[in-house]
Amino acid sequence: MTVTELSPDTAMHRIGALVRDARRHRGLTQQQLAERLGTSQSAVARIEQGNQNLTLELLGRLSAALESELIRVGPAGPTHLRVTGGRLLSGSVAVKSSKNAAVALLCAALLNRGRTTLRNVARIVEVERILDVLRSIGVSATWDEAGHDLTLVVPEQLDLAGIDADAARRTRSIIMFLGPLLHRAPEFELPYAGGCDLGTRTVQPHMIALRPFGLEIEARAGEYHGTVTPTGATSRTIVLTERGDTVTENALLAAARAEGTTTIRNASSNYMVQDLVLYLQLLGVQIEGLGTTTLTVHGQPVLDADVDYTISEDPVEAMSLLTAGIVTGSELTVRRAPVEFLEIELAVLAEMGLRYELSPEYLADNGHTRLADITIHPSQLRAPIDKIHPMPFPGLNIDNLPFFAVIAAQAEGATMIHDWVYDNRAIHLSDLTRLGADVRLLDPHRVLVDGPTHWSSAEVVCPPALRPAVCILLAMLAAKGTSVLRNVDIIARGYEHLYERLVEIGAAIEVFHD
Ligand SMILES: CC(=O)N[C@H]1[C@@H](OP(=O)(O)OP(=O)(O)OC[C@H]2O[C@@H](n3ccc(=O)[nH]c3=O)[C@H](O)[C@@H]2O)O[C@H](CO)[C@@H](O)[C@@H]1O
Ligand SMILES: C=C(OP(=O)(O)O)C(=O)O
Repeated sequence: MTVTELSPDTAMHRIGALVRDARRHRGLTQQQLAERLGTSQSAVARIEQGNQNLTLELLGRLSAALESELIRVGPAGPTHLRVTGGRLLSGSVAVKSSKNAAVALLCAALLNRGRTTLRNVARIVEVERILDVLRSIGVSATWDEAGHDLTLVVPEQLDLAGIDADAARRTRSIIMFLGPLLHRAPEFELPYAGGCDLGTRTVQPHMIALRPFGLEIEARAGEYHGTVTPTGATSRTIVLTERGDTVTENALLAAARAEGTTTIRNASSNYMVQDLVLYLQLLGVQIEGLGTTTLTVHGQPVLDADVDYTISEDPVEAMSLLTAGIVTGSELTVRRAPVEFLEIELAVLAEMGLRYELSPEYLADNGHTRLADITIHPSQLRAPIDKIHPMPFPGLNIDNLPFFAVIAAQAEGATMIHDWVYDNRAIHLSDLTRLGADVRLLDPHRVLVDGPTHWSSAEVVCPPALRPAVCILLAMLAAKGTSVLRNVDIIARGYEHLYERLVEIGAAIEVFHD
C-alpha cells in the first residue's frame, strides 16, 4: 500500500487491516506476532484495530516480522502530467550532462584501482540502475552533498555472484561491463541487457569486437556467459562491423587494460565516446584519434589513478529544449549547448527557416567539448526539400531525429523522416496524430509529416520509448487547452527535473498520481 493523502485515522485503520491480513496469511496468532516484535499481544490488537500510533521504525519492524512490505512511502503508482498548452516560453535554460556518457563512465570506473570522481552527473533513473548494479557487486558509490558529483571506489575483488540481476536487466548499458570484466575474471555471467522498446538491437557487434581480447560470449537463459582465454597477442586491429556508440566504448574499455596496442577502425566518434576517451586519458591510457573513426589505444595492464572528470553537456537534451522553444513559437535561450554535436541539426533547422543566434563558443568543464548558448526566435518554418535522416556522428544524431517530427509538424509542407536505425521508434511518432498532427507512417522506418499543425489538446498514454515520449510532451506544450500524458516514468530514465525546468521557463505542467 502507498500512503499519500489519507487522513492519519484512515491510514492507521487501513494499515491495521493490512497487518491483520498479513498475520493471518502467515498463520500467526496475535501472541506469536507480538513475540516477533518484542511487544505485548494487546499492543498487536491495538495496531490491528487502528488504535495505535505507528512510527516508521515500528512499521519497519512489522514489515520484517510479517515478511511483507506493508507500506511504501512516496507517490502512488505511475506518474502522469497535466499540461496546459499554448503558452509562450521565455528566458533561458541550461543543458544538463548526458545520460549516455554517464553510463559509459560508470562502467569505465570499473577499470580504475584508484578513486574516480565523476562531476556533473545527471540524476536520472538510468544512472541509478547502473549504480544499483555496481553497488551490488561491491563498488562504493557516494554522492557529494549537492548530489551531483559521484565518487566511485572499486574493491580488489568484485562480488559478481551478488549482482542485482533485476537492475541489470533494466538497462542495456550493462553490456559495457563486458570490456572491463574480461580483465577481472576468467569466467563470468552477466544478466541480459534491456533498454528502450525500440525493436531488436543486436549485440553481435559487441561479441565480434571483444573476441580479439579472448572473450567468448554464450547467451544462456537470461544471461551472457563470458569465458576469457588469454590470446598472447601484443597488438590487434578491430574493425567494427557497424559504427555503434556502445560497441566502440566496449572495445575501448577492453583495449584500455589490454597489453600492447589496439587499433579500432570504423569507431564511433560521437559525444559519449569522446567523454570516455578523455576519462581514459586521465587514467593514463594513451589514445590517439579522438573525434575520428580510427582510435589507437596503448593499453596499461594496471590503471591506478585518483581522477576527477566532468561529464559534458547532452546534445539530445539540448535538442529537446530547442524543440520546446520552436514548437511553442517562443524566444528562448538554450545555454551550454554542445554545438559541435548539433551542427547538422542546426543546419537543417536553418534550412527550415528557424532564426537563431549562437553566442561565442566556450569550453565545457571537461576542457574539450565546444559549447555555445543558442537563442531561437519565433519563425515561419517550412518543410525541408530533402528527407531528414540520421547518420553516425558527424551526421544528424539518431536520438535527435524524433524531435524533427514535432518540428516538421509545425512547418508548412510535407517532411519525410527516415529512421533507418530503429525498427520501432518511428512508429511511436504516430501518437502525434492524437494532438492534431498529420503524421503518416509509410512503413516502420518512414513517416511523412504534413504541416502546419493546428495542435489540439488530448489525453495520451506515454509511448514506451524515451525520445518519442518527450516529443509528445513537447507537442502538448504547443496544444491550447489541457492535455494529459499518462505513465511518464520512462522520461526520468534520461532527463533530470525536465518538468520543473520547463515550468521555470513558462510552461504549465503539473505532476499527478492516481
Ligand atoms: C547508452 C547509449 O549510448 N545509447 C546510445 C547508443 O546505443 P547503442 O550503441 O547500444 O546502439 P545500438 O548498438 O543498439 O545501435 C542502434 C541501432 O543502430 C544500428 N546501427 C548502428 C550503427 C551503424 O553504423 N549501423 C547500424 O545499423 C544497430 O544495428 C542498432 O539497431 O547509440 C544509439 C545510436 O546512436 C543511440 O540511440 C543510443 O542512445
Ligand atoms: C535509445 C536511447 O538510449 P538507450 O541506448 O539507453 O536505450 C536514447 O537515449 O534515446
